[in-house]
Amino acid sequence: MNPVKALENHGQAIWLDFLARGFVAKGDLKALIDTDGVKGVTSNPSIFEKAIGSSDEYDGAISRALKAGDRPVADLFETLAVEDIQNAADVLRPVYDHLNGNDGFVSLEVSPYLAMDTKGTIAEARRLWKDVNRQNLMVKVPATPEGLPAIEHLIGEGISINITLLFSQAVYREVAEAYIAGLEKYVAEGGDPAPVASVASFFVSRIDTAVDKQLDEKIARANDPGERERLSALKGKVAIANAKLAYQDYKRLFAGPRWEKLAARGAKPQRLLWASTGTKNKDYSDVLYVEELIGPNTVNTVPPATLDAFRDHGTVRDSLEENIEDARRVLEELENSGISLDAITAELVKDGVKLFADSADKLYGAVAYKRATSLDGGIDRQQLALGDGIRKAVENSTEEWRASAKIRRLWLKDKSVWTDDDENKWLGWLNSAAAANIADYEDFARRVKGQNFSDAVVLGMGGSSLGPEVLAETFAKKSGFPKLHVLDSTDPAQVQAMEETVDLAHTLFIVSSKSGGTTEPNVMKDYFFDRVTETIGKDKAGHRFIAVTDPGSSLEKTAISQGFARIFHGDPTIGGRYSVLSPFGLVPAAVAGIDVRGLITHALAMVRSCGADVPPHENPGVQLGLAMGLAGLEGRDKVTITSSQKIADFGAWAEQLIAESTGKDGKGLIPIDGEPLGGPSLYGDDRFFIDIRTEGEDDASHDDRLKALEAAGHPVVRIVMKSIDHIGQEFFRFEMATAVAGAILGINPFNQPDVEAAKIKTRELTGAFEKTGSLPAETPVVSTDEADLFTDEHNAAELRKAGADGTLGSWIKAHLSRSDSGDYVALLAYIARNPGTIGSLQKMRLAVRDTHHLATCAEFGPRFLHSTGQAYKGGPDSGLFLQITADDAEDLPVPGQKASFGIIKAAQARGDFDVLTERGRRALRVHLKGDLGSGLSALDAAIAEALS
Ligand SMILES: O=C(CO)[C@@H](O)[C@H](O)[C@H](O)[C@H](O)COP(=O)(O)O
Ligand SMILES: O=C[C@H](O)COP(=O)(O)O
Repeated sequence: MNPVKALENHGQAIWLDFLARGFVAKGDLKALIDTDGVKGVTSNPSIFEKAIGSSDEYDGAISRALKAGDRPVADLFETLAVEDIQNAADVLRPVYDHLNGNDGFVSLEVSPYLAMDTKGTIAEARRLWKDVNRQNLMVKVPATPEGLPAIEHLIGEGISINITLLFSQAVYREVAEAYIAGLEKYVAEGGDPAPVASVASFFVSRIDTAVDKQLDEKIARANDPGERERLSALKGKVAIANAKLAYQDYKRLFAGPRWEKLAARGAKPQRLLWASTGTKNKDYSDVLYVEELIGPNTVNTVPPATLDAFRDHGTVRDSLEENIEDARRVLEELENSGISLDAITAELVKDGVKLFADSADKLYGAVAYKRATSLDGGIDRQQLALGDGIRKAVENSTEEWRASAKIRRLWLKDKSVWTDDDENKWLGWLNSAAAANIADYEDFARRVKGQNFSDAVVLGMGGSSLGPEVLAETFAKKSGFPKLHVLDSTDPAQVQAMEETVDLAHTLFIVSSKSGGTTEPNVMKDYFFDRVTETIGKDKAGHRFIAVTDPGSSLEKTAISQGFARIFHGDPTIGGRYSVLSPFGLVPAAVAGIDVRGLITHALAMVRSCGADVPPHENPGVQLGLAMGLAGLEGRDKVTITSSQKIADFGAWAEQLIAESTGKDGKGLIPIDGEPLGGPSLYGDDRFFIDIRTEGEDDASHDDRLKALEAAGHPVVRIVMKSIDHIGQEFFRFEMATAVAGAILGINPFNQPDVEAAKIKTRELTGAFEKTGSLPAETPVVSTDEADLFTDEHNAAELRKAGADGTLGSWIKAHLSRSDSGDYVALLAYIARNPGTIGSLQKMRLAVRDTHHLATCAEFGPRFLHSTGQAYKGGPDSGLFLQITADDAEDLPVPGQKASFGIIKAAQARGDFDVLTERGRRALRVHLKGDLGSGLSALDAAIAEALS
């Protein structure tokens, strides 16, 4: 007789420790049931990893599943696994029926990531039980300390459970107790225990592998031949002895009055199942762990090779209860030889969890890859060309992040991923796209459309304005909707220019401030509220304003008292710079008629790609973040972003995110936006390039430059968006990458200590103005025809030492001469931002870059204070700052307060400058005299002279 089939005559059920889609579909499982009497199937993460991860057998199913809608990687895997388990369960159903529900089971394991999480295990086991929806399913739960209460709980709900990763007799007794206690509870609550089944999967071969290793070490050290012989005799014996003794416990535990009471109600004993029964040591028989463990009411789950071997040459005898005293002696001798089986089994549980988690990582990585490929362009492409050094560092960190489950911990809001500060309180952005109330935005958009607004203006700063600005610059005006503008300045000319651009009587103002307490949005609101009141009357003015703010803010109170048309609440667990996929970006999008549903749908595709279930090597946000962070640690801390024409403004948003998040504690990344690419000789080795464009925006000369930079050893990341509609993907990719880079840099990416410092200084200055009617006097270090120059004593002394005398050019020259390789030069201009002034600053910065080969920034105040300003003050001390201020041609009053826009802007510039110099930064302020145009030309000429 077929020895496998013969096992049933000895009361042992043979199960197959293997599963794959084709294997069931082609009838192979059915054949084994018929020929070998196979009565069950077990699966585990390693088995699924081999089936799904290492073959293309599932590719068609993955594509089909995704056609019904994109979904997270874990869901995608689960869909496949549940189908496989259902198919196997259906093939085994006749066995189950024939044996009256006593056998014919298929097992599906809960995620190994939950092995230390009782609640998570219970929830997932319940879900799997419901989703598979087959009576002959067993859900597998590990015998970890956290798994044990889950087992009792689940059995108590009538769910059949296979307890896995069981190595020790003591833990086995706890498992049996959990089963019995669970059944008692189930019965007490009126449940019928008859259909509830359970097996305790006692692992065998792994014990020998671990014990033999320790025995071999002792044998190698033993001098006495007798001792060596005694130790050698234990090799390959311990696992079987351990299992045999567990079986003796089984007989005792499932007998006696307590058990009989349950049995009388129809309860089935929890059978011992021998798992890990494939032989690992080639010196042992390949059927060792089958032949030696045959006994009634047991199960042995074997891999296909062991099944084939046993069918070929297995012999069957009642071995399980042979020589029980020998088994005890083997374990005693092991203990006497100084090897602790308890310690080994405790380690094996931990290792087992880790091995399954490793398999799950591989499996999820493979599914993530297949998902991305199947979505075919649905996910924007990202290619990292990092050069050997950074590539290796990224590979090492990728493995470190995987092994320490950092991406899952990040999603679980574990602040120890960063600095253990308060990072856990600032992670609302992870879920903001999923939480968006799309129907409400759509409804609001319809209302806006109905009102025939010509314009809509966002009044906000930094995080509250730069996301909307990207949307305003990237998307064309939608017919029937207002044109979206953003005002983020206290410069009187810029405020005035906005007023002239829009039709006040038909403009909707979106006042955006998370805190509600930021000076700029408040004064901009005061100004425009006054102007709208003058234009359409006091009663109607409020109808032209909406607020986006966090609940309970002072802005909310003002909005209520001034009768704003609508208040949208932000999420207080999202910092401004991470808020674009929350109401701070989505309200302006809806107002402008941008398809919010589409924006969110695309963003969610990237959220899924960066999910907790996507291991670091396949996770685009993690990969980009590791690359940015590790390059930064190696001195390539100037993240140089080139954005193509269609998404030209993206860099301004990314800049605020990267700079404000990472630039602190003397560390950080300095984003460089708006520098057109030059040849390799123009750059130092402090650069990290990110090129982002939409598909089809090809620019051969730009591409050649990128290639040349890559060839010259600069790290280059290329991101190609399918279209501008994918902008949400990039918002999320960069948010995740920045959070990850922050972890690598060892900072809290969610605070902004140095932005606060400048705000305090500014408040002191405007406070003084309110009291005295003027800002505190200041004395220039030098006054020329074109400009007054200011700096602190230390900087002035250094500059004089470097040759600064009575001319503007000499001071600029001295200032630039203080730079070193790896430094950056930032022009910080508190002037109106418009194409003309942008052009002037660009010319100056490029002259500096092309001569000194330094990274350059061209920023406008006060907007950069809420963006890169944090890194300039708190980041690495590699910045050389040239602050530019000017006389305002015309000032504008702010209703209800003494300080005008011009005064506030001046106070902001001085507050900013004071903090820079207090921090010992190299800073020089040039206050241009006369009209702005000639002032800028004079400065340009002075810079040119200084560089010549
Ligand atoms: O736990 C069960 C069955 O309940 C099995 O699927 C179990 O996971 C496997 O037998 C083992 O993982 C296989 O272990 P090994 O042969 O790799 O040591
Ligand atoms: O980036 C955020 C800015 O500092 C503005 O803050 P806020 O939204 O609280 O006004």
